[in-house]
Amino acid sequence: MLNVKDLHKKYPNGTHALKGVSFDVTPGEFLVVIGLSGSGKSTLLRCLNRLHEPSHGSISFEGSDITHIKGQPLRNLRSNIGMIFQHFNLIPRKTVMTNVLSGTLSRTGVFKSIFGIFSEEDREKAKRFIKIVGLEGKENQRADNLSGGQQQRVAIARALMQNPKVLLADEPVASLDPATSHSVMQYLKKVNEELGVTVICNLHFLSLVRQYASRVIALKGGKLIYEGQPLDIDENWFKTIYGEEAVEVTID
Ligand SMILES: Nc1ncnc2c1ncn2[C@@H]1O[C@H](COP(=O)(O)OP(=O)(O)OP(=O)(O)O)[C@@H](O)[C@H]1O
Repeated sequence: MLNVKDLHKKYPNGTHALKGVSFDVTPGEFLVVIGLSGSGKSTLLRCLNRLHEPSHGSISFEGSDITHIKGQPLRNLRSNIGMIFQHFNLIPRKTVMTNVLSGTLSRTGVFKSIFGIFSEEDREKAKRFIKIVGLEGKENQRADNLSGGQQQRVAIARALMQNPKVLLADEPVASLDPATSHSVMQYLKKVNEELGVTVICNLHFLSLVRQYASRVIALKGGKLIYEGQPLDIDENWFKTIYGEEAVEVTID
């Protein structure tokens, strides 16, 4: 579904954030990307939906080269590959419903969305996704009145409005407490299993990785150093990925 070959990303300031990363993603996977802070995880995700343009190498999505696409092909790609972020990026003073409906923006157009002109079909669809993320009954609550975990679930529902085939989750639980982190991960897993959306997610805690990932890749200094099953990350691999001094912290 996604084929990444010899991917490099050099930022204008000279930072070489990705140094020849290659891997494939198959439909239906729950792929987790791990690695120390600064290893290139966010850069990698942002190259996949072309928020960043790679400096070298190639990315193909469903057989088409997307490495340098622009204009309409890029807009099509962005609706196929949705994204959620660590800080949710909701419109705080708007309701859950309006936030979720704003996920249709690229199809609806800015004018219609400013005036709240959404079709009945979009509203039904938004209700369905709000229900899938467990927020039924909260449609008319303001986003900034919700807990962090609930806000991230609104962000998931908003991303689903574009019917994405892939959902990128850039450290989706990094701002949340342990119990809430599990809840958000469970909803991501539900979206993966019940809707068949392929998930690619950056995570810091290995205990979450073991519980939710179907496959893991690890980055170190911009290079891919591990690709395999979460349960195969033993003590030795842990130290290789995170360094000799690292101690595993579990999240219950
Ligand atoms: N916009 C940018 N301009 C210049 N350098 C950047 C930019 N974004 C990231 N970097 C640098 O690229 C490297 C990789 O950063 P990236 O954010 O991809 O890592 P990460 O593994 O996601 O880290 P974290 O877990 O802290 O989010 C780091 O050295 C970072 O400082």
